[in-house]
Amino acid sequence: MLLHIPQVLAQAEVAEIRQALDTQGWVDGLRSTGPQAANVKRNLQLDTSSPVFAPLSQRIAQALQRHPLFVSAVLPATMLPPMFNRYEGGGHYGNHIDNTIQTDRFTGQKVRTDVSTTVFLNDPDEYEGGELIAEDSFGTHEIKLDAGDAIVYPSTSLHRVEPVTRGVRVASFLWTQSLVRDAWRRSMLFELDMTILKLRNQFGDTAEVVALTGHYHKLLQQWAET
Ligand SMILES: O=C(O)CCC(=O)C(=O)O
Ligand SMILES: [Fe+2]
Repeated sequence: MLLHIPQVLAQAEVAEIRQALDTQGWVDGLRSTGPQAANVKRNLQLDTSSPVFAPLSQRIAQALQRHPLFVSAVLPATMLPPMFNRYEGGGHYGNHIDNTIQTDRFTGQKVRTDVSTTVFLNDPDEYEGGELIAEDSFGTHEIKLDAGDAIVYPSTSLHRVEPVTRGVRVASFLWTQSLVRDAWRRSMLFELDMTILKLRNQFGDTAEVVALTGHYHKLLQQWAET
């Protein structure tokens, strides 16, 4: 399941983050990449030792963890620190699959990457190209969202970023280990949760809504790994 999560960041927050990012510490994205992806990757990334990295990264992580749609769809267990990338002058990232096991560079913890996220930090009219193209079981999807919006997709999906031929595309990207490793189970839990929410809004906490909520938690109890 690919899910568009609107307004993770308000416009004012995007502007502040962009301003902090515009000035500091971009390095070649190849530094943090394995040999296969390195063949197809041409972009810049914010150096994780830059003084602006930690506060900006924490801001993105907190905004996502506060967003009810992100929490319901991703069921986060452990999140790797959000990173920042920048594509311009034909910069792109060809087809690849993200590494399944990644090490948190600050804690040394090994994290299984179940869900990939991109938070867009430019509006679509600020640049040409730069679409995130991701495949899932239903086909190929082209994603280019408003600044402050995010897309989440299974980390097992083949994906790429098209060349940016005008302007600059800046984004934050990150990986999360989910409580529920299986993408199909996560998507079923998400649909059930959203339906229960609508029923609660329509009918209140009727006995049936409480029973369905119990069913949701029983499934989570069966499927969650902590
Ligand atoms: O820039 C993006 O939207 C995705 C970046 C990406 O796929 C990666 O860094 O692995
Ligand atoms: Fe990727």
